[in-house]
Amino acid sequence: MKLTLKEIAKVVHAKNDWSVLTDREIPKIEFDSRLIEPGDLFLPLKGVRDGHDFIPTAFENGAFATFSEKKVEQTHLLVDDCLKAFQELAKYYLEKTNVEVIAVTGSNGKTTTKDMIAAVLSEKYSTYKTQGNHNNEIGLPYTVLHMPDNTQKLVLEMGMDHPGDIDFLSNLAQPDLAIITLIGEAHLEFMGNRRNIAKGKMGIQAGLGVENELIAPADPIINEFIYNQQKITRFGADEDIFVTNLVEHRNYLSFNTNFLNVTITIPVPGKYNATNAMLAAYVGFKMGLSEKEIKQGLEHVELTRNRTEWKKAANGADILADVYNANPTAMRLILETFQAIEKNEGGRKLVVLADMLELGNQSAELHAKMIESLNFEILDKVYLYGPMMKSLYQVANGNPNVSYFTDLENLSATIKKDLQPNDQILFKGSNGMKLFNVIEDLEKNIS
Ligand SMILES: N#Cc1c(NC(=O)c2cc(S(=O)(=O)N3CCOCC3)c(Cl)cc2Cl)sc2c1CCN(Cc1ccc(O)cc1)C2
Repeated sequence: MKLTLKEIAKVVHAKNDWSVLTDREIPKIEFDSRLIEPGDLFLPLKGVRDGHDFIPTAFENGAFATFSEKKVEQTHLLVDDCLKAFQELAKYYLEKTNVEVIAVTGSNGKTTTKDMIAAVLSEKYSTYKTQGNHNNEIGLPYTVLHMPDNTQKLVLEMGMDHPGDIDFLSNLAQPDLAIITLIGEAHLEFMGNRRNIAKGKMGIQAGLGVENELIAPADPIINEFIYNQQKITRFGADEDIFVTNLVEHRNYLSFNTNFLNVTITIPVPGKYNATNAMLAAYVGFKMGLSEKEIKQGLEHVELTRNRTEWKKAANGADILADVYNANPTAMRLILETFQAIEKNEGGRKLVVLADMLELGNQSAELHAKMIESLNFEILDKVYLYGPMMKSLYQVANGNPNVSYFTDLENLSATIKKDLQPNDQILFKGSNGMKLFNVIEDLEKNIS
């Protein structure tokens, strides 16, 4: 990141006297104190705990300064709202670096499409993209402020939990090109219905200049929400841009499009991926890449592993596996999301929580604190796994729907026995707890 502490203080209107601050460049900004390295700036956010509690830890890890909403003894930038300051700084940084921004949203496929667009543009430009699930009001500014110096193209994924989320992210990012992949295929969560999802996604017009372009599905559900005079390119059969000659092979696809003269091959199966790849090819085409560069970019795409997505158990039950960010806040957020989704007809809601690793001397307290995020009016069963989750089990006060496991085999066998076809089950915990082994087992065979 090419910003000095004094410049940052000025941009965020720090309330303390920043004229004494140095012109020293800040390597990066982190909100997880465990990621702080010497010279960094710490950003205390209100997660399950108030990030201000971790300012000492950040300085033990080498932080040079910290944002803060209250006076502290350490070198700090005093602001009213740390998150707002962070977002304001990201918006400033985008303007300062003048990087070209491509924004991608959609109910599913947005992560794959983001990965494919980045793969194509990387053939010609220095390109950076959203990492993991950093697609919300914290993750997007984090992505902006973590892009390498001299990045030319920035591919930003925009996630939506609530109405207005996308408008906010679009106003922050001011995209030069925007893509909406699909509308309302996933669970409706906090949005209510497909029309609201369409309206929410169309919020991507908020920061899109009228001289820029929106690429959107032919689905008429979005038509009533077009309010910007920008150019709109619709995709789908016989629309402005579309796939032709799609051939599905066991683990790759080949297809043509109506705007290129080459056959594209992508190293992934699934018809929907042809559409995602076609969108990426079109972005490359609009940004002046040759057909050869587009073809090569898509042939070498690296897809983000294990996206937070819905899977199916062999018996038909719905599995939500969230393998990202095993920290207390992420666990709370995914529990809120999971509990907000309606149960399947005649089905139950089950949750599997495994240890969050590397939480140091606060670990037992932070695991126990998850009790505040469990709504036993909604959840039918809670399975806890790992030595730290014992702290949560102990505060569950013998609730008959809460069980505790110390070994993976026993956990897996119990879930296989309990899980019913109409159930929904959430898995959340650090990768090191190997819950993906249980998930793979459920996907393969339930008996
Ligand atoms: N609450 C809390 C904590 C963290 N929360 C987060 O990193 C965090 C993650 C998320 S997130 O949901 O993971 N995420 C961020 C990126 O975009 C996608 C969504 C969010 Cl939205 C907000 C926060 Cl504040 S990280 C962290 C804690 C509390 C403990 N910390 C380590 C620690 C342990 C012991 C100590 O003595 C000192 C520090 C690490």
